[in-house]
Amino acid sequence: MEELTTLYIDKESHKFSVAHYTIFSATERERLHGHNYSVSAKIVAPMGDNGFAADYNVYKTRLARLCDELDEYMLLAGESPYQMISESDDFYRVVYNGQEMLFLQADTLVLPIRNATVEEFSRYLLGRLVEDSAGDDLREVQLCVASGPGQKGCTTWDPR
Ligand SMILES: Nc1nc2c(c(=O)[nH]1)N=C([C@H](O)[C@H](O)COP(=O)(O)OP(=O)(O)OP(=O)(O)O)CN2
Repeated sequence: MEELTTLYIDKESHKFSVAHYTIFSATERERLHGHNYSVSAKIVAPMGDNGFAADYNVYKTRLARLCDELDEYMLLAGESPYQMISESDDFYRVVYNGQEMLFLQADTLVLPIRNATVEEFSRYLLGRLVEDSAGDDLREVQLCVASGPGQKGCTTWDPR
């Protein structure tokens, strides 16, 4: 029977401060606002004979890089069924429920997500972490994104 172990990475430094709005329906969304989102991960890997599974510094570095990529941007959901995003000069032009919004492209990231929610951020970041870890011998990875204390969304990758 393979011996597995679980590594938890929950560093205060793994955070990204961004602006966003959550879309609740075709006609209802939040106003633009921001959060300091925090990111944590659970990694299940085989235990080696020397009592070592996987170097968590490798995953700390990868998570920090992913947080830095998003930090201090306006995040738009590029795959939302309710808003259309196009480029207009230096701006992204967003049309939602008959409203037009312009965001400087230099300040904005359009992510391959359906909504700017903790659950979609966790799905996106998990996909990036699993991609970055493609050569590693992992059994399960869960990544969580919290928008504040006591509220988070998590996504799990389990190829078993
Ligand atoms: N399933 C989800 N529901 C909501 C999300 C989300 O990402 N997934 N996000 C929001 C909003 O971003 C909203 O701004 C969160 O508001 P709130 O909970 O008030 O955030 P606070 O940090 O202010 O928490 P407090 O409990 O008010 O201190 C809404 N829903």
